[in-house]
Amino acid sequence: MGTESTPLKLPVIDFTKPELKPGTVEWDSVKGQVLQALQDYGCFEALFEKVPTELREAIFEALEELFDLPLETKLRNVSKKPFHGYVGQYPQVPLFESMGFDDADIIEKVEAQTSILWPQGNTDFSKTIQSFSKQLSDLDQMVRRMILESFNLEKYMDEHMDSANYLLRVMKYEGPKTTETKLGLRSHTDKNIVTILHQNEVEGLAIQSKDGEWFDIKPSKDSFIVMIGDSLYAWLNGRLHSPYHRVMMTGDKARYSMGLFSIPKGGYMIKAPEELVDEEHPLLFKPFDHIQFMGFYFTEAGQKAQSALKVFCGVEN
Ligand SMILES: O=C(O)CCC(=O)C(=O)O
Ligand SMILES: [Fe+2]
Repeated sequence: MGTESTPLKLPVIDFTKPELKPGTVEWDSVKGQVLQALQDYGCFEALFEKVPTELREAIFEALEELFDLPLETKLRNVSKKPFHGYVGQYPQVPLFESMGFDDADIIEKVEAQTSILWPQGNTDFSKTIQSFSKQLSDLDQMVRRMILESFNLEKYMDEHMDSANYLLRVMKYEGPKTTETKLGLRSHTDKNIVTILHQNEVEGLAIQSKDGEWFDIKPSKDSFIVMIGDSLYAWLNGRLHSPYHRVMMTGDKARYSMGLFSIPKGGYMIKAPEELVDEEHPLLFKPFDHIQFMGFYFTEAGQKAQSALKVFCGVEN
């Protein structure tokens, strides 16, 4: 795997206008930019002020507090779902640690998980995780609404919006303290619907373009990276791109990042709408349940596959 990559300026899309509501001229203009960026790159940089500066500062403090806990404490946060509880100490990616919060927009759920880490409770921590997730979920919903409108899929809007839960996964990548670049997180596509990433000032995220070139992403301190995952790629019968991405680390400083992941609920069948299947666009994937797909992804065959989605439910065309 090569480590060279070049800077690419992802499209920057402005979601800060107060009049950004469905049906307005502003909405349609942003919608057009969103569609173009997701077709070209599968991701873009979003300016979104609904998460205020104080909350952004608070979340990075919360992350430091969390990852500074003793390892035994962090290990108490186990989850039945792979990659949802504490992940770390992996020999293949020794710099990486992460912790997931299921239903991160719901305070009771966050509090229940927080109390595993801090048995006496930690109200500030829970509130920070929950309000950050809740505010950012508005951006996820705007983007998904714009995508459905762009493909004239309004009749599926309620079903689609109700089909997802939110996971907030927070991450720390230790600085490798060497001159060479070290792998922080290996190349993958996200398996969920939409991912929204935010990070501190330490860079490291790289995205692969459709023609296979790796690009370093240098988001501004206030922006968010919005990215398509495989579930949405499959549901849209391949209309939008879900990009490979990875994290490469250099230097001494730790990189803190977080992702808000909209994830299809278990039992919900992801099936491309008939409007998106025709002679020119034959069905790419058989209907599937996300939990079952994740079950496959974490098997040896799933981890080895170049595209776990294709192996799991791809249609031979
Ligand atoms: O840390 C990042 O910026 C990327 C993390 C990521 O790709 C993931 O959690 O799926
Ligand atoms: Fe990812």
